[in-house]
Amino acid sequence: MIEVSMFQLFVIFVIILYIVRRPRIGENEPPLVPYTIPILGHTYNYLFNTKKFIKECKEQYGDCFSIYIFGEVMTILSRDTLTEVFRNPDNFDMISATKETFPLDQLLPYSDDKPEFHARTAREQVSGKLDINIGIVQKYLIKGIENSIGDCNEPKVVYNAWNLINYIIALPIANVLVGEEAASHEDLVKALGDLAFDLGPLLVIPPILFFIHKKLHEFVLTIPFKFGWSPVSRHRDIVVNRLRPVVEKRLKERKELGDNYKPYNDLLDYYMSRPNFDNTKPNNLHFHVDNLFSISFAAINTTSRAAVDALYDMAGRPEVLNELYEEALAFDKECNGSVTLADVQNMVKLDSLVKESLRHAGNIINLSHHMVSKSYTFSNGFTIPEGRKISLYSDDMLKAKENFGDDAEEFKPFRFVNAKSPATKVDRSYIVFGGGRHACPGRFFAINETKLFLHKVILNYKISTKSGKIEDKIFIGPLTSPSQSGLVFENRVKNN
Ligand code: HEM
Repeated sequence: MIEVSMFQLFVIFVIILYIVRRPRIGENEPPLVPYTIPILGHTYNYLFNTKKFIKECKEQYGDCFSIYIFGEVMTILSRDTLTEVFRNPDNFDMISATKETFPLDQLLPYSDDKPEFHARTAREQVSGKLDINIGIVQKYLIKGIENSIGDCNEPKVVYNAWNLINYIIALPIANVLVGEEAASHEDLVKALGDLAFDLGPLLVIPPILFFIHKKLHEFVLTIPFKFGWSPVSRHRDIVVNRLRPVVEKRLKERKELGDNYKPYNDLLDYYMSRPNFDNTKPNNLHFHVDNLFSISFAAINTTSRAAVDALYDMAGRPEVLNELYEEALAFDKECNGSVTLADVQNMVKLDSLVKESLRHAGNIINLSHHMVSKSYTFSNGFTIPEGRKISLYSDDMLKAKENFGDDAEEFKPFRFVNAKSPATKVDRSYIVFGGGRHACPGRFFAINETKLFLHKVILNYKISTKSGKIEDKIFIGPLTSPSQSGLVFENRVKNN
């Protein structure tokens, strides 16, 4: 009898894998960058040497090329080909590409509302109501700063600043989403704020099981869900429990007041006015809470990231902070401590700093999409087949000399002061909020909350890095995370 050792089995498995997963490139496709190690392809360089590797690929193969990672071909797009993705939303789908590594529908199983619903909600109910809600945002930013940073008579050093800032940013957002009564509960604010931190790691787990089969990654990731555990369940329980009494109270008010009921300006009240709101149905509140989670996931972590990056960018540059302090003081004097939305929008130096900071977020490649038509031919003549995953070489686009000048690579905090190009403005090259039909609908809220947060912090504290240097971000594969080096807060009033 022939005996087969484990090693022989492994070799047979690898050979089959090699044959099955071999990249097949059709005619007229963007060039596939050559690689030496079969099966692994460019995976190592993609994960551990992204910046240099992708830059060299672009120099050699142009704006549009393919690499072979995790057992599949991925086409990397920059400049004109990147712009085409935003201009042709019917051909490129981000949701399906995201779901491969991040099973959002299984994490939020109660809601079957479509992404368009959340986009409209963010645009109309969150960004669209910012002028009404700016007072709430201001009130809770001040409260969050007092509670979380507080008195820094003695310099206070914060190491994981993103966590701290995330709670401050989450507080006003929670108030805007569910109203002041429900958001008075700290556990609810934490549940909404921490959601993305708890789910975020799923997004950055390298999908090594893709080497065997695409579906295997999702299958393994979601095994715990099948046994009733998911990273969302704990958060959902907290939010449902806190919202239930508020919902019942509002339903009672609606019944008693009839046409005289004065709607609250929060998202919860909007959900309650939808025809599919029915508190008598089991799990109906769970349905709306999962919708709330979709918005919180998109809103909180992203905004706090913008805020903490900008803080580090200022902290490493004392001369910039001084200039921003002068601007902040002038606005503060004029409005006696209570700024309006127009004031926030008119803080041009702060706006420029935030925009420059977002431009330097440092993510090399992101916003993967699937090409979902039969085939797609770019204006440069290259064609990609149905199902091809594409990713955007964002860092290259955001540092394009044609759009930002010869010094595009430099961090120039006041680059946009006279450019009539606010941080919310999406254009061909400034793609931090995506572009086209799906451009981020929450960006007006995000930028204004970030600016208002920074305005209050700049007025209250001198901020510096513990090292006295400009701190670098941390690379996680092609993506970045804020620095975790010490950030020092010192009371301003006393030290000036
Ligand atoms: C600085 C903070 C933020 C950044 C950097 C950011 C970035 C982005 C990006 C890159 C996209 C994809 C756009 C595309 O596909 O072209 C997006 C989509 C989206 N964002 Fe934001 N976002 C931020 C804040 C917010 C906030 C505060 C909200 C909610 C109030 C929000 C809600 C959404 C929604 C609902 C979408 C999906 C839009 C669609 O598919 O049509 N975002 N965001």
